[in-house]
Amino acid sequence: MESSAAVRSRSTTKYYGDVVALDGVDLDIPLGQVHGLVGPNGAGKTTLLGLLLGLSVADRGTLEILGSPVRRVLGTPGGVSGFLDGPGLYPSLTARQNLAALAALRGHGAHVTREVEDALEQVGLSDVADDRPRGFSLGMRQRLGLAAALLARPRLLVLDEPSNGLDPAAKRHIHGLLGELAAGGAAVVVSSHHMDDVAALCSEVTLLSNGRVVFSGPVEKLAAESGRLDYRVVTSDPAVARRVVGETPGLELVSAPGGVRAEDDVVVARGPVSAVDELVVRLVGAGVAVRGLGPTVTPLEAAFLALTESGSTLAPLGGPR
Ligand SMILES: Nc1ncnc2c1ncn2[C@@H]1O[C@H](COP(=O)(O)OP(=O)(O)OP(=O)(O)O)[C@@H](O)[C@H]1O
Repeated sequence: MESSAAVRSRSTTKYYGDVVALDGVDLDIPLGQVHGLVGPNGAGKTTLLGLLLGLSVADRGTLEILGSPVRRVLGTPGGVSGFLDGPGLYPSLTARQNLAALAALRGHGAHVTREVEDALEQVGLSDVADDRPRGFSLGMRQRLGLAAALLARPRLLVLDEPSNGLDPAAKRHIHGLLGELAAGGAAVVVSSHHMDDVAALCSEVTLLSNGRVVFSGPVEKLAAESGRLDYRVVTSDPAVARRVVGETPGLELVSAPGGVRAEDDVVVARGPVSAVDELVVRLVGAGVAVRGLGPTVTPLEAAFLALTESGSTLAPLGGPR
């Protein structure tokens, strides 16, 4: 029977010398979804993607990809494609020649021309197919790399920061393409530092911190972990607003908010949304007009900060804490 799991990882552990890059990672990624991998710098995202692509091997644990156990040898497992740190391209060949060379290497048969043209069209590069990638922008190189990965018709597509360098229209196009792949039954695993991209693209997300999984599940469930958010409140009378925030049960006045530019007319209040509702009622009752109100970061970003503690402490470079 064919497995419906794209990735099944149990206690996967990876060391680089003394550094524990992955520390007992348990992870299940089913086919048919775009799965986001997020976490602070050095959390282990690239290391995990490298294991999925067969670019390195785990030191401990078991890893199954597309239903088959990964052996402790290097090499991309069958049915998997993707790239880390930007795609490997031949700078002196045109975009079309790059793809044709790859297709030939992979032993594509008589339909190679059609497949190359389809891949170029899918990523929106047909118009520049005869240009060389050395003149391409970062976003164009990313798209050509994606075309190369698509040529392999992957059942598991692994991409490191695929939205890097893409303008908003290209990003939308590529997100749509990845969504279609997942709808067609493939699994797409993407790493990202951009929570808005994750929210737009992924149905499920895994949050890594210090080489460990601190959350894995639906994106909405992660957003719900945000708890108390900071709200930026713009009013007609900030002095009174500060006092009212202090008097509202469940709310706390944030005097030095992170990520919010200091503005005289802005007050930042921390608490649950029910307390913020009460604040608005009290402000209006006190004759203070509320001109603007909203969280300082999205619920997804807030959950990320809360679960990784990145909001207060930067992980030291070079190794997990
Ligand atoms: N080749 C390597 N040699 C030694 N240490 C490494 C190597 N690759 C990664 N590490 C270490 O392993 C840990 C995890 O790194 P990794 O690159 O997987 O994190 P990441 O989540 O992808 O980070 P970033 O968001 O900055 O790309 C870090 O402490 C890093 O310094």
